[in-house]
Amino acid sequence: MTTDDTPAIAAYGLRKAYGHTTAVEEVSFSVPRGRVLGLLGPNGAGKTTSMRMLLGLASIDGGRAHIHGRPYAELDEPARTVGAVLDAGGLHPGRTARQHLRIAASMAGVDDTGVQPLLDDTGLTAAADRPIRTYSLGMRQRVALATALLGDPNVLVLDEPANGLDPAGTRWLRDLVHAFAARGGAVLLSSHILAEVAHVAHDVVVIDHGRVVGGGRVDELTDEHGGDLESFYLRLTGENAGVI
Ligand SMILES: Nc1ncnc2c1ncn2[C@@H]1O[C@H](COP(=O)(O)OP(=O)(O)OP(=O)(O)O)[C@@H](O)[C@H]1O
Repeated sequence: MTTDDTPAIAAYGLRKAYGHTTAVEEVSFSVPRGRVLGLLGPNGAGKTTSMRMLLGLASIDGGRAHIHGRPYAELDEPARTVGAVLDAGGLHPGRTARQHLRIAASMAGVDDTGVQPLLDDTGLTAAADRPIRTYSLGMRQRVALATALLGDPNVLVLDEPANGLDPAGTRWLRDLVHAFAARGGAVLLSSHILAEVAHVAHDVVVIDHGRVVGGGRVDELTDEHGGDLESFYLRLTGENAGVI
């Protein structure tokens, strides 16, 4: 049953192994409506795997992953509930952004009248009828973000959404995420750019070697750690720096 207290996004003791590699072990976090949670951690820490489990894209070996109190697969209207950016490299290179968004709208069962406004909002209108193979990384990232927003979701799961964005794009993304949360949406985003996370997220969870090693409210953590998240983050993960 969903109550007002049910988190929009929740992981309860998530566990995932690939062969002998434990990717995620006992990972728990939650994101209430109206909040932005930053998922931090070194390369290979388990951030993407946790997000993939939330979105039903990776099987779960232990624990539970819920959106509004239910596994993703049990949502009534997943495309209208959750928008995700996982891999901007997964776009078809021969399609234009407009074609990509129209096809994504059709697959999600949503009206494609939203495509042009999204192209405008993401600054892609001038390039909308060029093949995606001619796009820069930041432009592909904008297409991925536009796709995530197509169904007017109330939950966003964004893996490295600022990757490749220029300063104007980063500002635009920050404003978008803030406005989304201010309307009651919940956002889970991963990033390696700690200063950006400090600007955009209300709370953070730090994962290392598949386990949660710390977290808290960004305003409290930055106050406690001399004004930025870096010393907090490095204290938790610094000794283990390097790819797992
Ligand atoms: N499909 C897969 N098959 C085998 N191992 C995998 C697979 N996906 C992830 N892993 C392993 O699981 C661990 C966690 O990877 P994951 O991609 O979740 O990390 P991450 O925190 O997102 O890293 P990054 O910051 O580099 O994107 C790593 O050891 C990785 O090699």
